[in-house]
Amino acid sequence: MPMKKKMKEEEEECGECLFAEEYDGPPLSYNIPCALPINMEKIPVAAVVSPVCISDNMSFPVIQPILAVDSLGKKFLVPSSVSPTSVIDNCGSSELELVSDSITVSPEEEEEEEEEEGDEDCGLSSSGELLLLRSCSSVNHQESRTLDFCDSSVKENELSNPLVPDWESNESVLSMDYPSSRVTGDCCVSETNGDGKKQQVVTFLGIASDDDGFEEEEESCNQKRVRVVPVKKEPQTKGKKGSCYRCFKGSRFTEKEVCLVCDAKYCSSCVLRAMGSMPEGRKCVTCIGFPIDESKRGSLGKCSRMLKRLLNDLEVKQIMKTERFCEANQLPAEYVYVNGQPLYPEELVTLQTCANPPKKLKPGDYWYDKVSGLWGKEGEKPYQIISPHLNVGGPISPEASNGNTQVFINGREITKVELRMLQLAGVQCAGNPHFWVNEDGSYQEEGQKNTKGYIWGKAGTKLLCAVLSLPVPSKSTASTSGEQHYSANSRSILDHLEHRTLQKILLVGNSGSGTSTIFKQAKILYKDVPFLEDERENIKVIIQTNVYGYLGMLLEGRERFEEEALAVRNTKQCVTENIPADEGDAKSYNKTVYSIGTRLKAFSDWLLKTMAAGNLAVIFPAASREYAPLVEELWRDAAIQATYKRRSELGLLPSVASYFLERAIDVLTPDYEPSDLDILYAEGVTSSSGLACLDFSFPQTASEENLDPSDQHESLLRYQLIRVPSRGLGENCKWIDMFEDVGMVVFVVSMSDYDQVSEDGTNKMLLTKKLFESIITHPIFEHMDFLLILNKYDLLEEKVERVPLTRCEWFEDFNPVVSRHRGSNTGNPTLGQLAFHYMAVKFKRVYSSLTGKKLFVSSSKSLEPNSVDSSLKLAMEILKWSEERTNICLSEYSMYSTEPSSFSN
Ligand SMILES: Nc1nc2c(ncn2[C@@H]2O[C@H](COP(=O)(O)OP(=O)(O)OP(=O)(O)O)[C@@H](O)[C@H]2O)c(=O)[nH]1
Ligand SMILES: [Ca+2]
Repeated sequence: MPMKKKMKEEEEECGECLFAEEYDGPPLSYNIPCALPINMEKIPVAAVVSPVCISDNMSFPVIQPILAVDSLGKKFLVPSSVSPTSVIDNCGSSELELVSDSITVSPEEEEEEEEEEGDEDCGLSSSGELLLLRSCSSVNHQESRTLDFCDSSVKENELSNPLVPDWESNESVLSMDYPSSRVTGDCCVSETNGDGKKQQVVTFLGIASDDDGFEEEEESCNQKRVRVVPVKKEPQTKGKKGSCYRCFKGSRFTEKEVCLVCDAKYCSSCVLRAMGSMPEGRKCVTCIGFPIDESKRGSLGKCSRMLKRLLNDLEVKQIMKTERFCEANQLPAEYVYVNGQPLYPEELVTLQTCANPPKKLKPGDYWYDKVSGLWGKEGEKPYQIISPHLNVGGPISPEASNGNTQVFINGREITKVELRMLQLAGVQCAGNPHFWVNEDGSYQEEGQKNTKGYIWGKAGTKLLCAVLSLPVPSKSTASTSGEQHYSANSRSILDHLEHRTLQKILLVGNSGSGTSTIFKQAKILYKDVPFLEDERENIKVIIQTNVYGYLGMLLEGRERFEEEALAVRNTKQCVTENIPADEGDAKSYNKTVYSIGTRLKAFSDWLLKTMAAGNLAVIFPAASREYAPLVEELWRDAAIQATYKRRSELGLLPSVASYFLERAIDVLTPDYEPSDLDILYAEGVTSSSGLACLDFSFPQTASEENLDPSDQHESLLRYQLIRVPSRGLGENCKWIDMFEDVGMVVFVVSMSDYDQVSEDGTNKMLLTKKLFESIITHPIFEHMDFLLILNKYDLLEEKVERVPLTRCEWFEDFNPVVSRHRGSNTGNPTLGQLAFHYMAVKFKRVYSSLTGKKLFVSSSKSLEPNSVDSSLKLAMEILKWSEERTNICLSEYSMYSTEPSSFSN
C-alpha cells in the first residue's frame, strides 16, 4: 500500500514525532493526500522556564508580612540588584536572570498576551507565578516577645525619627491613610512610620509556622523574607513533544485544549475524557481543586473554538462561568502585594469592587498612592489612577516607583516621565519639592496650606499624559472619593439576582435512568428551536458513530453465531466422515447462514478492530462518506439480517439500536438530518460526562392567558434544568457544592432496572438506592425538596408480567393481592401500577427515615413528551408551593389544598 509506506517514511524522518496512525483498513479506491515532512529543527521554540521545587500541594500556609527594624527593612524593601517586579527563585541566585521583565515566553503565549491585554497590561512577570512572602520563623513561640519588641520599636522611632513630626504636622489627609495598626483575622499587625517607611511586626495567634516549601535567607534575627514560587502542578502524563498528553498522538500543530493548572494539552478527541465535566473549567480531572497557573488568568472564561465545537452553547456557557467564578480559580489575595504587603482577602475584594479597580489585576507587587489613587507596578511609573483612599496594603514607600528625581508626590519619589509631565504642565519643580496631590488633581507643596493648582486642570495635560503613557483620572474618580462603590458587576450582586429570577432544578440519576431523555424532552417541549444548527450537526455525527457501533455489535454477534454454527456442524461431520485436510475444501465446507464474503469480512474485521481500540469516534465522522456503500451492502447481507433476527441474544446492543439500525442506510448517508425524535432516541447526545443546562419557562396555556395579569408572571418564571451526569455524583461528590443554590432536586430512577445487574454483579436498583441515599443526605440538599421520577413505566409494565419484582432483594416483600379481574378495563390496578406504587412507597420510606421529610413521586415514560411535561410541571408546582410555604409559614398540609394560585390577587 503506497500510503502505508509514506507514513513509515515520515515517521523515520522526524524521529520520535508521530504524525498519523498507520492505516490498515480496507483498500481505498482513490488517492489520499499526503503531508510533507516538517523539519522540526527549523521551528523556533522558546526556552522552557525551568520548574521550581515545591510539592504540588499548593495550599501552603500564608504567612503575613513582617518588617524588621529599619536597617533591615531598607534591605528588604529595595533589593538593589533585582528589579522589584522580578521574581527571585527560592532555590538560589542562578535563577535571577530568568525572572526579569523580559521573561521568555513561547510564541503562542506572547501572541495571546498581546491580543488580550494590549497596552493595558499591568501584569508583572509574564509567567505571573511568583510572589513574595515575608515571614517570621518560629513566630508561634515568640508571641509575647515579638509584641514587646513591636511596642518598643514604635516608641523608638517616634522619638528618634525627625521625619515623623513632619508627616504628622502636614495638613494633607495623608496621616489618615497610614493606620497605625491593623488587626485582621488570626494575626495582628502593628506598623509605625519611620523614615517614611512602615514597620510591622506580625504576631500569629495559633497558627503553627510550617517551613515546608520555604527557604530561609540568612538573617541574624528571626525574621526572613522569602520569595515563594507556587510551582505549576506537573501534568500526570507527558507525551512526545507537541503530542496530545492523553493519546500521545498529533503534532504541535494539532489543535489542543490546555489544562489551566498543569498545562497538559489534549486533542479534540481526548479533551472531554481528560477534563470530564469541567466543574472548575478547563482542568484535567486530576487538577480539579488546584489553583490555576496564574499566567493563564487572562484566558479564564474565554472559550476556545475547540470546546465550542465539542459542546453545545449552554454547556460552554456554564463551563466558562464556573471557570471564572468558582472558588478555586479566584486570584489568591496573598499573591497580590500592595506597598510591600500581601493583601488579605477582604482587601482584594475592596480593590476589585471599587469604582475604579485596577485593570487586569495579576499576582505581583504594586504600589498604591492612597491619597491620589495613583497605582503602578512596584519600581515603575504610575500605570493607572484607581479609586483613592482604599484601605488596602501598607503605606507607600518613597522608592515605590524607583524614581530618582528628588521630587516627591505624596511621599513617593517620582519618575523622570512624571517630572517631565509636571514641568510641562507648569508645575514649579525647582528645589526638590515634596508635593501633596489629591485625587482631584489639586496639589500643594509640603508644609503649605494653600492649593497651588490642579495638575489635570490644564487642557494639554491629559494629552501630555497620553503621550508619556501616564494615567489620568477617569471621570468618576472625583465623585467617589472616600467611599467604596461596588461596581455593578460585583459578583455577589449578580449571584443574588440570578438566584431570584431563575429557579434551578437539578436532574440527577444513575446512568441509564433516563435523565438525558428527560432533558432532551424538555428542550423539545419548551424551546422554539430545541437544537441549533451546529448542535444538530454534532448530534448527527454522534448518531452516525452510534450506528457504526451498533453495526459492530451485530458483526461481533455474527462471528459468534458463525462459530457456534460451525462447531455444531463439525461435531456432526466428525461422526459421519473424516474432514479433508485440504484447505480449499475446508473453506467451502465452512459456510453457514452467518458467513459473509471476503470484502465484507475485511470491513468487518477492521470495524471490530477499530471499535476495540476505541477509535470509532475519531474515524467515523470523517470517513462515513467512504463507507456508506459498504454499510448498505452489509446491512442487506443475509448473514447480518439473520444475526439481527437474534438481536435479543446480543447483550450489549441497547434497545434503541433497532430504531436506528432499521434505518441505518438513511442515517449513514452524508446528508442525513436527524429529526427531533432521532435526537430523543440517540444515546450520548447530552454528553454523559458534562453538565447540561437548559433555561426555559413553561409556555402559557390558553386558559392561563385569560387569567388576570398578576398571575401571568408566574408562567413567565424562568427555570433552569441542570442535568448532572451520574459520574459527577459518585463517592466523592466533589462538585455537588456547585449546586447549593438550586431550588429542588429531581431524582430519576429506571423502574425496569430491578432485575438488572451492573458489571460487578450488584443489582442496579440497589445501586440506585445507594446513590439516592447519599444524595438526599448530602448537607447541601438539606433544605431542598426532592421529586422522585420513577421512569420507564412502559418497560416496567411489560417486564413485571414476565420477571417477578422480587428479583431485587429490596423488593422481596412485594406481594400484591392478585385480583382475578386485574387490568385497566376493570378499574382494578394492573400489576405494573401495583409495582410502581410499591416502589414509590419504598423510596418514600427511605427518604422520610433519613430526612424526616415528605418525598414527592411521579411516574414517567420519558420517551413520551406529555409524560415529561407533567412531571416537570409537578416540579414547578412543588417549587411554587415551597416558596409560598416559606413566605407564609403555614402548616405544610393545609397549605397545598387551600392555596390555589388563582385565589391570590
Ligand atoms: N422504553 C423507555 N426507554 C427509555 C425511557 N426513558 C429513557 N429510555 C431509554 O433509556 C436509555 C437511557 O436513557 P438516558 O436518558 O440516556 O439515560 P441517562 O440517565 O442519561 O443515562 P447516562 O447517559 O448513561 O448517564 C436510552 O436509550 C433511552 O432512550 C422510558 O421511559 N421508556
Ligand atoms: Ca444517555
